[in-house]
Parts: sequence; C-alpha cells; structure tokens
Amino acid sequence: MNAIEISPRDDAVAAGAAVHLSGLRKHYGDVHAVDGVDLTIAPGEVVALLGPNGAGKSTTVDLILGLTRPDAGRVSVFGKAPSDAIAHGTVGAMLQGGALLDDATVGEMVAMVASLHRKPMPVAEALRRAGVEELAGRRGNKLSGGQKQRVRFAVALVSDPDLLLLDEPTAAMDVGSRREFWHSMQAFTSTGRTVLFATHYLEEAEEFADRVVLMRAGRIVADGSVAQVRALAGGRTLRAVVPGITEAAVADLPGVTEYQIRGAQIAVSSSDSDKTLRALLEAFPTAHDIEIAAIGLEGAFLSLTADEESER
Ligand SMILES: Nc1ncnc2c1ncn2[C@@H]1O[C@H](COP(=O)(O)OP(=O)(O)OP(=O)(O)O)[C@@H](O)[C@H]1O
Repeated sequence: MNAIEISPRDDAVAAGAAVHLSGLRKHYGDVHAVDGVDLTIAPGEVVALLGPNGAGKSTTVDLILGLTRPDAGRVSVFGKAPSDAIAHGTVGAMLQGGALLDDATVGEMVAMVASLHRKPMPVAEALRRAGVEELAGRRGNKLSGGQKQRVRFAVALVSDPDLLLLDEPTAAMDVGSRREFWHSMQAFTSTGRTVLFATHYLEEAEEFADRVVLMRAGRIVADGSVAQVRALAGGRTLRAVVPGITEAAVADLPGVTEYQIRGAQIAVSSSDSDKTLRALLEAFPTAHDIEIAAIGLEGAFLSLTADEESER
C-alpha cells in the first residue's frame, strides 16, 4: 500500500464512524475499479450503494471487508482495520455467490459460523431472522438460488454484527422473498445497526436506505438522501399543451435543462419548475393540461451515470 498522510482530524472522524474510507484506490491493470473514494458512514445509517455494472461497488465492499488490499488510501471499520473488526465479530457480510457447503445442512453451516465468534446470537434466532428455520435440515446442494441467499443472510447475521455489508442481497430472490428479506432487515436496523448494501434495484434504495451513494467509474458521483440525489439530477419534469409554442420559446424558459416538443405538447426537465411554470404561463396564458412530476431516483441514476462507457 502506498504511504498516505493521515491527519489527526481524519483519525478522529475514523474513530467515530462505522465505516471511514479516505483516498481509496484499487486498480486492476488499466481498470480503475475504485478511483479515489472518500466515504464516512455514521453508526446506525442504512446506506445504499448504487451504480451501473462495473462502477466499483463490489470492489468497495471487498475493500471494506479487507478481502482486497487497496493500492492507496485508508479503510477503517469502527476505528479498526477491517481484519480486526472482522475478528471482533463487528462485521457481517453477504456477498454475491458467497460459498456454502454442499454436504452440510443449513443448521450446521450457521452453527459452524457461530462457533467462530465470541458472542454469536443463538443459531435458532439467526435462522428465524433470515426466514430459513424451515430449511434448517436441508443440505446446501438442495437449496434454490433465493434460498441460498437467505442462508447467506443467516450466516451474516449470526455473529450479531454492528455492521452488515450486503452485495446485491436480493439478486436471486422472488418478490415474496425480497419483501420478507427487507422486513427482517428493518427489524435488524431498528436496533441501531449499520448497513451498507449494493443494489441494482432502485426501488430498494428508495424504500429502505437513509442515504444513497451513487458510484460511476470508480468514483462517487452523488451522495445524500434519496430526495437530495434526485434533486441533483435536475429537479422536476413539466408537461403541458401549449398552443403556439416554439422551440426557441421553450429553450428560453428559466430553469429548463432539457426539452422535447411534439406539436403543441412540451415536456421539459427543470431545475426550478415553479419559475419555469410562471414564465410559461406569462408568455402562453392558454397553456393547459399542465403536469409537474418529481424526477424519480431512476431518472437521477440515469442522468448522473450517463456516458460511463465513453469515459472508461
Ligand atoms: N479481480 C479483478 N480483476 C480484474 N478486474 C476486476 C477484478 N474485480 C473487478 N474488476 C474490474 O473492476 C471494475 C469494477 O468492478 P466491480 O465488480 O467492483 O463493479 P460493480 O459496481 O460491483 O459491478 P456489478 O454491478 O456488475 O456487480 C470492473 O471493470 C471489473 O471488471
């Protein structure tokens, strides 16, 4: 690892944080998988890590777990190096395709992991919380993809960790399992635990995270509440039917960042829809069928992660 200077302030922030990353970099040959990430997660936060394929989410999770060594920068978990935090049972993880044993039963696997920790929760409780009590006697090679995910969740929970790291936890789950999973997760987070989860499901981020961190090409491009990240992407869309409208008149409206015109129908994205609307009605008082909608997280995601391919 390259030497980096750690300021006393950085030390103090790291000591009080659940996760503290500063100047973090990981390159694979020419690929800048993680390219200068600074991130501080406070105890009790539930944070969604979003980004398109290859954005660096899994690499970031691996770095926090100490599974990969950074080329530069610093990782600390509750003020400790990742390996120490894991040895203390402070961190639980559910990774994409994390290995399960084919010949052991679900109950045996969870018990085995529990035996590695100093203060595990009872195995039956981990099985219950993860919704796999009924699968306790089933062998690893007899589980469906979604069931395997829930067993991985039981394994992650059994150390009774303060921080859970989840890499696309619901990827193989059907709608019902997904709902149950988040229900269990909310029971877990309501006790003040910290969760960082990588996901491709924007609605999961919208519904379950306090904070959204959006990555693109190894960097954080947005970080804030769902509402803040949406706002970053240009606010709202305004649609209306505007007799006599011209392209120049739309382009001149205040706050407009993008627009489309089809006949008398206009659809504009605006950073200040109140201002746009007032100006529109002043210039075109006969405008009608006006609709204003907040841009969804999906809109923000697409706009903030656009052009990724051309920049890699
Ligand atoms: N072990 C590795 N060797 C070489 N390149 C790697 C390795 N791990 C990751 N990469 C590359 O680093 C970049 C970031 O990958 P990463 O898996 O962190 O992205 P991600 O955001 O988790 O993507 P996805 O959503 O597809 O899981 C990608 O270009 C990937 O190909």
